[in-house]
Amino acid sequence: MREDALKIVNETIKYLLPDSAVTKTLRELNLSGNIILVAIGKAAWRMAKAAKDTLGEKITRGVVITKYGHSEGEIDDIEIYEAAHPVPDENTIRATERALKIVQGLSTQDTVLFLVSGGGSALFEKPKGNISLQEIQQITEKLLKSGANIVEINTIRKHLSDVKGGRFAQKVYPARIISLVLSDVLGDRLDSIASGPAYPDMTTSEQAIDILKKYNVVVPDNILQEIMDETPKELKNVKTIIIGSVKIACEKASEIASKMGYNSMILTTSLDCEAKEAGRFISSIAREILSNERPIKRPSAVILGGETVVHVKGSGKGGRNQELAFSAAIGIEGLKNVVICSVGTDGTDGPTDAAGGIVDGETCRKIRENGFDPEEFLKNNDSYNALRLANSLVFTGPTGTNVNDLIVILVG
Ligand SMILES: Nc1ncnc2c1ncn2[C@@H]1O[C@H](COP(=O)(O)OP(=O)(O)O)[C@@H](O)[C@H]1O
Ligand SMILES: O=C(O)[C@@H](CO)OP(=O)(O)O
Ligand SMILES: [Mg+2]
Repeated sequence: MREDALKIVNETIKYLLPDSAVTKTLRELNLSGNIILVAIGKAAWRMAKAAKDTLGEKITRGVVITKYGHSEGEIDDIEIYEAAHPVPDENTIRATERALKIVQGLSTQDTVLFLVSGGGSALFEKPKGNISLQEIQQITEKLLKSGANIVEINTIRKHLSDVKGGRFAQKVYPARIISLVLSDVLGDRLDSIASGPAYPDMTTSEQAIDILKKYNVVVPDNILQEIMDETPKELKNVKTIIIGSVKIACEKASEIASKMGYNSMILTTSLDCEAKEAGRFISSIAREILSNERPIKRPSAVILGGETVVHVKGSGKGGRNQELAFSAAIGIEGLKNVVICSVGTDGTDGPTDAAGGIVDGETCRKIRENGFDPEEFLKNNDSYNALRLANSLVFTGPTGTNVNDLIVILVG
C-alpha cells in the first residue's frame, strides 16, 4: 500500500505540472500585440517555459524570479533569476528591480503576462518607502514561526511592500495585466496568493495592525506609518485566471485511487489547523475505518487537501507535512493495513529537502527500536529526524508545481 499511496501522490503532482495548464489557457486566450512576461513563484520557470513555447516571438522580453534550485536552464528572450524563500534576500530585490524596469513606460497596446505561483511573496519584493530589506526579513521570520496563517502573513507583507497588494498592477497601468495563477491559498483568495501583486487587496491597514498585535510583532513608528498607507481596492487593468489549485489536486487524487480499486472520497480541500492536531484527527479516521468501515468501506482511500500551520517551539527540523504524518504515525502505532502519506505539492516541506512523510503502524516501533521516544521528537518539532530514523521521508525534489498539501489515507 505504500507504493499505492506514493503512486497516487506522484501521479497527481504530474497532472498538476503547470506546463499543460499554461499552454491550454494561452491557446484559449489567443493574445496578440506586444507581450512582456513576468513570472514569480516556485513554479515560475516551468510556467514561463510553457508560455514562451506557446507564444514564441509574441513575448518580446521577460523576467522569471523563482526559488534557489527551481530554474531549469535558459529561456529565449527571458531573464532568469533565483532568490530566497520563504524570506526575501538581496537577489529578490535585484530581480524585482529588473522586472519593474522591463514594464516601465508601457502603453494600452501592451500586455503584461503575469505568471503567479506560491512562493511569490518572498521572490517578488520592493520594500515600501523607507522600510529596509532587513526589517522585512525580521518581520517575516517572526510571522512564519508564530503560527500565523498565510492570509494573516500576507496581510502584513502587502502593507510593507511597493509591489504587493495590487501595487504592481498600478505600476504597469495603462498596459493591461493578464495573470495566470497556480493557487496555493485555501479558498483561492487571489489577493493572498503570492500577496496579490496584480489583484485588488481585500485586507486593510487596520487588519494588519491587529495581526501584528495578535502575534506580538512589535514594529517601529516609521513602519506603522507605511502600513497605514492603504493598498488599492480596485484595479482597472487586470484579468485573473486560476489554472491550478488544491481542489483540482484532490479531485485528481481521488480519481486515481478509484481507478486503483479503492473506495475513494475527498474529506476536505481546506484543512488549515495545527499540523500535529490534524495528524491526530487523521489517525482517528483510519482507526474508524478499520473498526467500523466508516466513513467509507475498505479498501478505502480518503483524500484531504489544505495547508496546516506549525507553531514552531522546538529546535528540531521539519515541515507541516512531516509533522502531520509523524503525528498520525503516533495515532496508528501497531495497526495493520493502514498507510498515511502527506506531502507538499511543491516538493519542499518546511526548510528541508523532503516533500513530506509516509507512515504506517510500524513507523513508531522502528523509532523505539533505535532507542528513542517518538513523543520527544514531536515536542521538539523534529519530525524530519524522526521519520528519517524510520525510513519514512518522501523525497520528490522541487516539483515545479505548488498547490498546497495533499494527504492520502489508505486502509486495505
Ligand atoms: N521544525 C519544523 N517543524 C515543522 N514545521 C516547520 C519547522 N520549521 C519550519 N516549519 C514550518 O515550515 C513552514 C515553511 O515551509 P514551506 O514548505 O517553505 O512553506 P510553503 O510551502 O508554504 O512555502 C513555516 O511556515 C513553518 O511553520
Ligand atoms: O508566496 C506566498 O505568499 C505564499 C502563498 O501564495 O506561498 P508560500 O506559502 O509557498 O510561500
Ligand atoms: Mg513548501
